[in-house]
Amino acid sequence: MEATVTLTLSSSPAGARRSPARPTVASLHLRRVPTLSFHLRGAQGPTAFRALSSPFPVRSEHLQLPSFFPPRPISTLSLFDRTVFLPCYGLGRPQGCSRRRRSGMVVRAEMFGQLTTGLESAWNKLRGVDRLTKENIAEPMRDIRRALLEADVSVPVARSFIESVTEKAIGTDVIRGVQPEQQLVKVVNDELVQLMGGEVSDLVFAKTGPTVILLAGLQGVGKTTVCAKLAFYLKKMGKSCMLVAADVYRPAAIDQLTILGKKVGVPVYSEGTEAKPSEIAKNGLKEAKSQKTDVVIVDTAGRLQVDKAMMNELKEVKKAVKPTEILLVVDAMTGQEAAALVGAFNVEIGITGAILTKLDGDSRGGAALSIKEVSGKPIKFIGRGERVEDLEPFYPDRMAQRILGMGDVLSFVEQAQQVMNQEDAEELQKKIMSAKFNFNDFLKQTKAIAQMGSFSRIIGMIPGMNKVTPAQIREAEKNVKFMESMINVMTADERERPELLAESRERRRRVAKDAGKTEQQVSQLVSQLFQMRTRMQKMMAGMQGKDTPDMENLAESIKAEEQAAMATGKRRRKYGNLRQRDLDSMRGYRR
Ligand SMILES: Nc1nc2c(ncn2[C@@H]2O[C@H](COP(=O)(O)OP(=O)(O)OP(=O)(O)O)[C@@H](O)[C@H]2O)c(=O)[nH]1
Repeated sequence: MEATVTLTLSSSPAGARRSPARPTVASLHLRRVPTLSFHLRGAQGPTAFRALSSPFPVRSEHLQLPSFFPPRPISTLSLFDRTVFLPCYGLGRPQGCSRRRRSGMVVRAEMFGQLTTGLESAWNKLRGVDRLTKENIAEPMRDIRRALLEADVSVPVARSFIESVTEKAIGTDVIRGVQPEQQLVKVVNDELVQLMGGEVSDLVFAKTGPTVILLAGLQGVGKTTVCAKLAFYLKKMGKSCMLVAADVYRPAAIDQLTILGKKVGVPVYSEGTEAKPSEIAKNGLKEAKSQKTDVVIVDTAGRLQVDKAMMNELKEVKKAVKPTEILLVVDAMTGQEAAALVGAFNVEIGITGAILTKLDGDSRGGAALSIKEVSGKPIKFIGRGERVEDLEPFYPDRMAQRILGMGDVLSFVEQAQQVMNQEDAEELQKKIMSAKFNFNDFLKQTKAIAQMGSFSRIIGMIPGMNKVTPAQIREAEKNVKFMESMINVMTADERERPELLAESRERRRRVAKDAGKTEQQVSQLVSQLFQMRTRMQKMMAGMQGKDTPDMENLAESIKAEEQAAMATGKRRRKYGNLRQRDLDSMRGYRR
């Protein structure tokens, strides 16, 4: 289903009253997401969303982003029909982050991290000015230029970007209630989107017969892996695929492709290493036609550098199979060289686009920013990991949001939808509403999150979470593993009904012994589950409109509950570390 929905992020009514200058946050486009509205609850405190208060136009009211975020690090993304609770337990408080930031010690966990930091210093220099002028944006512009060059964007691209931003920023009328720095964020955002190609560039399919995708690229950039990733992606779209092994110089490449083909469940056509690549490709296409395959993906040999033999061979393959798409696979870590390479291949053989791999290992982002501008060819996909699932269409607008530290909510939503099936989501929703969320549900959630990729990758998609340090991410991962180790030794009954553990010290002692943990740690886990129940139930009620979610009140009530829950010594002795309110909620459940 293809639907384009405009979302508006806005602060809660209470937040808007307190800070009328920034009620509107951003508008984003939602594609291929069948759900029309969703709510986002993030962690990390109000300051984390500062970057979001840029002057994007208000279009509709599908998304309400409260200006307050729970002081406790629960991150909840809830679509009306799907809910994902991010197990970010143990992530640090925002104060910790800002302290580090002031001392310049923040380590970014995500791609474009370096550029995001550089841009932030540019906005900071505009604090206190009442309008953008040629004089007062000169220094921020120098910062932006430096940030682009450090991100490995080529000098001419950086220069024309700065010229264009300067011209537009000075020419922008002052908008009431919008800070000049926010105005500049908006101009930079628009220019970044343009720089990266503006619109998303979809794959083109042949009108009749199989679509042929020819993959080219230097050695080791990830072509063979991309073959499998693309096949996996296309299969999810309902297309049948065949892989053709036309890399005859590296014998292991054929085996690698065969193994990957098996993994994603698509046939691999090969003729060993003796035949000519153009012949193999031609015969592969014939075979695909006879099997009525929708898409044929041809893997070709890579060389250490661009040479005549390589280009000639590609030209022959091109002539033999007349591809619908010729995609050059380039390694993001090679920065502006990748952009130059796309240009060179385009001149030589005429390509239709690029696939940028290994973005997960690149914190600079120069290649993503330069390819379109340097070569005139769009990036069609990005690879962000070694797994077959780690290929995504390239959305210039989402990338720009990420560069500006706004996260990528839409990619997060799409990926969450892929790992959560509808029935599970509905079941979970029911359980949350009736306060029956149990340890099995917790495990299901952590499994779904793990399927979406690494913690650092997921967290990078959530607005405001880009300031989470790798150490905090590692800590969160460790916490989840720690919790899982205790859940794994529980009996099926205990997982299903955590009340059994709350009621019985014996059971908690047994779990502690079997998991090699202390009784206090097991008690804490049980206590955390009851706290989660209460919060999730409140949030879900709010999201479903049963009770308008005033996040500030929720935070207050959580705080009050926590204070009230300081168990008396007597209760503590009786129930280990279980808190009063957990016991209360447990009783409520039994009633
Ligand atoms: N981290 C990361 N690694 C990747 C990505 N794509 C590919 N790789 C890894 O890069 C290495 C090389 O990938 P291949 O697919 O063998 O590269 P190739 O271009 O086919 O190599 P040749 O056939 O020698 O030209 C493998 O270890 C892949 O797992 C990515 O997006 N991220």
